[in-house]
Formats: sequence, structure tokens, C-alpha cells
Amino acid sequence: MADMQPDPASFSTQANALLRKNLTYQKRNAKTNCRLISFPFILCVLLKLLQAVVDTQLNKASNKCGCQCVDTNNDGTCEKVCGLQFSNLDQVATCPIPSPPQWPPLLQIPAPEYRAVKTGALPFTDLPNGSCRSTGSCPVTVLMTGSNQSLGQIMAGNMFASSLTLMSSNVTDTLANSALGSDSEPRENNLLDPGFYDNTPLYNVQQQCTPNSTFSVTIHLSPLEFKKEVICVEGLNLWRNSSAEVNEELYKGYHQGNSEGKINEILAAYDFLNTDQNTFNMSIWYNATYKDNKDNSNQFFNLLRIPRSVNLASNAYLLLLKGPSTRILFDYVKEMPQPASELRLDIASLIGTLFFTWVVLQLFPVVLTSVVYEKQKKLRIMMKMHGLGDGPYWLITYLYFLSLSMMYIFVFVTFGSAIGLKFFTMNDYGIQFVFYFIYINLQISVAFLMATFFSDFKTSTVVATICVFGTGLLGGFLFQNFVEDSSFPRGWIIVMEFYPGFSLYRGLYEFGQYAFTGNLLGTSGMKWKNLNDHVNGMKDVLVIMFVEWLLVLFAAYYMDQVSSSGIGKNPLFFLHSFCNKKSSFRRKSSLQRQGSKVFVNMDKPDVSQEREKVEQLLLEPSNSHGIICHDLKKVYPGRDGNPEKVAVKGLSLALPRAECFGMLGPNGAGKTSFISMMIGLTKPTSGTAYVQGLDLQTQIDCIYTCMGVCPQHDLLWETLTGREHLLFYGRLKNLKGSALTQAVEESLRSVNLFNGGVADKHAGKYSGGMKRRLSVAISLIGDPKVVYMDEPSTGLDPASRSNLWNVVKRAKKDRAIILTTHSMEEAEALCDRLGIFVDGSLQCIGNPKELKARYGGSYVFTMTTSAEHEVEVANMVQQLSPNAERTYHTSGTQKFEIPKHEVRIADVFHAVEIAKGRFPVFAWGLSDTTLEDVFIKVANAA
Ligand SMILES: Nc1ncnc2c1ncn2[C@@H]1O[C@H](COP(=O)(O)OP(=O)(O)OP(=O)(O)O)[C@@H](O)[C@H]1O
Repeated sequence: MADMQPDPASFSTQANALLRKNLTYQKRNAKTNCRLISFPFILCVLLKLLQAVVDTQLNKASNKCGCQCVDTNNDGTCEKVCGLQFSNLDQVATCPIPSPPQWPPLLQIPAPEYRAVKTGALPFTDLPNGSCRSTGSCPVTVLMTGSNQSLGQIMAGNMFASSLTLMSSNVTDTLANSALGSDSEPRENNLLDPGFYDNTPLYNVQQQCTPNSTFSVTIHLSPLEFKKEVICVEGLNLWRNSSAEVNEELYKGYHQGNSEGKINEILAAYDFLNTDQNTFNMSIWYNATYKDNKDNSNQFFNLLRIPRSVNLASNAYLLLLKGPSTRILFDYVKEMPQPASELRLDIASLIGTLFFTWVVLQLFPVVLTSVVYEKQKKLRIMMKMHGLGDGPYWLITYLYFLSLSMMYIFVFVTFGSAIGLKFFTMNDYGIQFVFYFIYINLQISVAFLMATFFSDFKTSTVVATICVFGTGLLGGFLFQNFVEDSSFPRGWIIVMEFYPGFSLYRGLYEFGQYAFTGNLLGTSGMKWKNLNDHVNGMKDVLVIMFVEWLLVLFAAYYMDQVSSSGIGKNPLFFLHSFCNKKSSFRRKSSLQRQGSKVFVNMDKPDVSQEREKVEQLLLEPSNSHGIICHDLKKVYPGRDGNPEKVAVKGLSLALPRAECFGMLGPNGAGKTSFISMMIGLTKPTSGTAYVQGLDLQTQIDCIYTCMGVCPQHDLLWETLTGREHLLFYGRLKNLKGSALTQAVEESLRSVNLFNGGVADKHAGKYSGGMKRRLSVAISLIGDPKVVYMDEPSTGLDPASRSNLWNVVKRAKKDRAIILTTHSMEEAEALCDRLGIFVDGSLQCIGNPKELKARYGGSYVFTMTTSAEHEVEVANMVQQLSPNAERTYHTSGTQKFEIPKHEVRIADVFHAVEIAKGRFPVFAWGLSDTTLEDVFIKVANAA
């Protein structure tokens, strides 16, 4: 049997068909496209405008470097000179510093009560006793490691001259208090904070001093000089031979303590860098030795190097991105990075990060709702029923959304770069591409996975929108509270990064940070080599997202297979067979299994006979039948206190090729349940069916390749034309080139949709009847061997209906068609055989004539007279046929059923003529039994 199937379309043909359909559909949705594409433009322009507004504010005289008219040449002429010396605190940050001096090493000295002391939790014995904290006499402890101890000692000597110096503020002029010094709460290194520039060149401190004595140092910020009071501080330099030693000691202490609380103690004890325990950055310890590229020597001061300058930028992100920061500054920057006027907040970077998160996220609802929409509107299953395999569907839908999303991001990045947003221009485009690519893939996979849990696209839209905003907020919240807090366990951050919104935010934040810092320092943004930076989370984010993408994609495919798209597959579906498996063996075995259940219902010999025919066919397979249903049963489980419902009770039916079988039945009889099983919308509770020799239970995907369906409700894309629908389904049925064009034209002509340009009108603009005709045309295109039509002529005018009937009549010549209808006229006109289905089972089966003969072996005689002559009419009928039965009687009109074998038509005419002579007869009639009479009779009897 299986060899009789038409060649199914190959994977690439199906993919091609779907791709073309999607592209046409996308082209039609011009409004949505414009909105989608213009959004990045609008956003970029908005960012640029914002930047301009901020710049305007910063460029106001009150915020700009102060200027004065100075007689520089002593010739009485005034020349405008700007500079630090003419600026107040609001202006000073924007002053350019010509020929900036070398940036000196800076060290923040914690207040005495925070300095490192000996504690039980620490293995160090060379720290001072804790009592010094109360007296304020704790030395400033610096732990040094490296291979060159003498260099370290010399440098330390410079820092802490003799027993130690250093430094505090009390700036003598316009500069604000030093950020560095013995303030008990040292301030953050806000780039707008003038204290930031207040760097004391330690190497100038040459003189001996005793603790707490003060002396004045000169700060050279050419051409300016500042005098500054510094305080001598006692220092304690501890040498360790390697950072490994430091680590070991530190962690030993930690592990011995075996308590998380211990880490805080350790941090407190070592908090010689910082008064804020949470900002203690362990990485400073690890990087105790640092190789200077210039002289290739190990420089101890890099021990305290800021792990990456990006942290500086985080302070500049004002409130939004502000978090605890690394507060030590011990860096060696060659020169002031830029004129101070350039040191302003890159608001665009900041807002860019937030907006961009939102922009990328907003693609999520687009994908989710589209997938759920196709599922809810049954378009997905409709395509599947016409042969679109899961593979091509997944591939094309996935690639489609991927290209759409990538295009969207490409437009955004290109335009953003074109207008000079640092966020894009400063960071390596390669890293950006990889990041966006992986994230977009993850996002689409998550949308696909979520789509398997939704059946209503409106709900999914709401959920997706909540997800987007929730993700933004949660991502931002988590980030603000944990990532920037260097004491937060890294393991937890990695766990949090499994939440895609968080990883997105993290990645974009890293880009923003690098861009900002690069811009600030006049260097570059994130480069590939920066992925290895200790505190750069990008690498983790990329790896996590990549792994997650693969896992989610697999989960989405699996869930899609077992839970949705019509018959959900067995959870172990991947172990099952493929299309080309012969099914005859299965038939026999299933028959043998169920043989004992077969019963013969002598009340319905035609139904029993059909069942026997099915048994016979299953034992001796032949090619003669397109559909064989064997004991097909559907039971809906009880819900909300209702009992279970047996909708189809063991239906057996065999349909030869080239037969149109009509299924009649009252409402709720189970017709739709039967058709739904046959087209793979629901799973049979028991029994099975063979379509073209393929088992419905296990080979539904293969059955789809030779099946056509005209569903009860038209499943069409509103913005595709009738022709485009047929082209799409034709391609799915493996029609190509001129054969496709010809089939589509013929099809359009046959359902009267060809002339007058109707074929090229959007289906959304079709009348109900036109949609119905298109649905019928779709079900027949590509020569499917089995076709299901659920009330195909509903809503058609008589002319269209007759036209449609002709189409079906032509079509049934070489295919099996199952048709449900409530129109007896249609059933009689189209169906070779009929079955009347009541309460889940067939009550009778046969061709219309047989049924009428079997169930309607009588004539119907009707006569209308005045009321007083009713009895005479009844007597007349009684004389004609003693077994006649009055079936209807009201105010002079009576209806009788007269057994055909008891009467001759001529006798009836003769009797009526006589009656007319005796009393007035207003109307009379004699008719044969109609199918409707049979239907009512059978339905009532059942
Ligand atoms: N999903 C379901 N869950 C529970 N019961 C159902 C479900 N679908 C249908 N039924 C019940 O099964 C019976 C058969 O319904 P079905 O829709 O198959 O009848 P029908 O012959 O197609 O009716 P109509 O001609 O009105 O479309 C009805 O009693 C119906 O209430």
C-alpha cells in the first residue's frame, strides 16, 4: 500500500515553500516591518539627542572651566584665559590640563580603626595587636609579594618614608578635600569629584616624619602648583615571597574558620585598603606580582593595581549604575587621559545599555506571539496536515526569526555606530556580533520553549511583555545588588547568569563599561584579549548563554513533539519508526490482539458487515482501500465533576479509493471527534486507522504527505492571496514549476476564484463563501489520495454550492473522501455511501438509495381539507392501505405513511379524484421517502 503514495516533498522543497510563504507574509505586513526597522533609528536618534542635551548642560558657563580676562602680555590688552585657577568647584572638573603630569601612585589610607590587625581567624602573626585600633595607632599594613624584594622595599620606602608617611588632604586652594587620606569614610572616586584629581605625588615625600606629624608637600600640576598638608602615618610592610603564599594563608584562615562569616573578619582585618569591607577586592592579592612591560621587572605597586579601570567608570554612572566601587587608587597612568572638558558622563552609553537591553528583549514577544498565534489559529497544524514536516518548519521558522532579529540588531548597531554612539564604536565588533548572535539564539529558543506551554496568543503576549519588563527590572536589580559587589560569591553570579535577562544585562553592561572607560582614558573599548580580564564577566556570559541555548533548543523541540501540534508524540518518540515501514505486520498483530473484542450487532447488519469487511481487509491487506478505521474509539476524560464522555464508540469503516463517504449525524454525535482523530488533531483512545496503509497512531507525519483537509473553520492567512495560499500548499505537495502554476490555475478556476482578479486579493477580504471555496481548493491541490471535508458547503449560495459539488464530484474519481454535512441534499448529490452516526456509533451505512429503501419503504401522502372532512380523508387512506400510519395532523392537514408494497400510485390518484367530488380538497401530495426522513427516523430510533 505504501508504494502507492505520491512522492512527498523533500525537506528542502518544504523549507522552500515555507520560506516563500513567510517572506510574502512578511512583505505584506509593511506596517509592522516599518515599525520594527524604524525603531532602532528612532532610538539612536533619541540617544543622540539626549547626549546633546547633556552636553549643552555641561557646556554651560556655570559648568565649564572658569575663565578670566588676563593681561598676559602686560600691554594693557586683555586676553581670555581659562583654567583651574579661575574655576570654582563646579567648574574645575571640566578644565583642560595642559601637559598633564605623570599620574602618581595613589594610596588610600584607611582610618586607624579599620587597619589590619591580628585576629583569631587569621594565620598571620606579624600583624599588630587589635588594641591599636582603639588607640588609633595601628600602622598602615601593606602586603607585598614578588621576586624582587629589594625593589619592593625601596618602593615601599618611597611610599612610607622611613617609618611611614602619608598623606591626607586639607588642600590649600580650590581643590576640594582629598579623596585620599585618613577620612574615616573615604569618598568614592567620582570622576566629577575634584578630589579625584587630587593626587599626591608620593615620591616627593622625602623627609622623615613621625606619626601624626604634618608637613607640607608641593603638588606640581604644571603650570600650577598646589601646596598640601599631609600627615605622617606609620607603615608596616609585610613581605611574602609569592602571591600563592598570600592566598594559602588567607584561605587557610578562611577554611579553618569554616564559616562564611569568617570571610568578613578576614576582610576587616585586611582592610588596610578600604574602610568598606564589601569592596575589598581579592583580585588585588592574586595579582601581587605584575610584570611591567617596559622594564620587564616585577613591580610591587601593581600589587595594588585597580584590577581594571572599568570600575572607575562605574562610579561615573551616577545613580543608575552606581554601586560599591574599588576605592584604592594605586595606579600608574602616564598622563591625564584627556582634557578635563572631555571628562563628562557618556550619558548615551548609560542610557544605551538600558535601552539596548530593552530593544533586544522586545524581540522576544514578537517571536513568542507569532509561534503561539500560528498554533492557536491552527495554521501550524493546517500546514502540518498538508505535509509540512516538523524539521522544515523548525528550521525555517527558527532561521526566519533569527535573521529578522539579527537584521534588527544590525540596523541598530550600524546606525548607532554611524551617529557615533561609543557603546558600539568603542567595542570590538567581533565580540559584539558573537554576543548578540548567541543571545538572540537563546532568546528564540526560550520563546519556542515557552510557546509549547501556551495555546492563546493574547495570554502569551501578556506573559512575554511581563517577562520583558520583569527581565529588565530583575536583571538590573540583580546586577546592581550583586555583580558590582565584589564580595558577592562568584558562583552565585554564575547561577544567576542562567537567567537570560541577567546575562543580557551583564553583557551589555560590560560593553558599556569598557566603552565608557575607553573613551575616558583615550584607549579602546572591549577587545578579544579583554575577555580574560579578571573582572570582565563577558566570557562567562558567552559560555553560559551558548550552553543554555543548546539545552533550551533541545528542550523546546522535544516539548513541541510531545505536547503540541495535534497528536502529541510518545515521550519516547525518537525510538519509533520512520515513514517507509510497512504496516501490514502491525495490522495483523493488532487485529489478533483485539480479535476477541469483535462483536456482531445483528440489529445493524450493515454496520456489522462493514466491521467484518474491515477485519478481513486487515488480515489480507490490499491496495484497494484508502482508509480503514479499525475499532476507533475516543473517550474524553471527565472534567470539573462531569463524567467521561465516549464520543466515538469503536468505529470500523473501510473506504475504497474513489469513494466519497458522507457522515451524517445530529449535533454532538461525534462526527468532529472522528474527523479530528483522522486528521491528527486528537489521539484515538483505542483502535487505529490505516490511511494509504500507514498507521494513524504511529505514522501520522507520513499520512500528512498524502492527505488534504478542508476544516470546518477556514484556516487562512488574512494577508495572503488565494493564489499564494494555493502556491504554498501546492509546493508542500511537491508540485513545481509549470505543474505548480497549472495546478493552481486549474484549482482557482474550479472553485470560481480565478476571474476578476479575485485570486490576487487578500484572503482577509474574501466573503465567507469565497473563503470556503478556497479551503476546498486547498484540500484538493496536489492530488492528495485521502481528503477530509468538514461541512464544505456551509455558507455558500446555491450557485456556488452547485459549483463546489462539481469540484468534489470530479475530485472523488481517484481519491477517498470523507465528508460531513448537515445537508441531505449535499449528501445525496456527492456521496457514494452514507453513514448515519448517532451517539458515537454508526447506526446504518449504505448508499443513499439503499438507505431510503431500507428505512423509508413507504410513500408519504399529504392532504389538506377543512376540519370537518378530516375523518373522511383518514377513511380513504385506510381503504387504500390498512397499515397506513398518520404521522402528522393539524387543522385539516394530515400526513400519512403508506407502505409501498400495499399501494399502487394509480390507485392513490384515483381515490383522490373521487374524494374531490365529495368534499373540497385544498391541496394534496404524494412523495417518496427522502433522505431527511431516513435521517430523522434513524436518529429518533437510536
Ligand atoms: N474536548 C472535549 N472534551 C469533552 N467532551 C467533548 C470534547 N469534544 C467533544 N466532546 C463531546 O463529545 C461529543 C461529540 O462531540 P462532536 O463535536 O464530535 O460532535 P459532532 O457530531 O461533531 O457535533 P456537531 O455536528 O454539532 O459539530 C459531544 O457530546 C461533545 O460534548
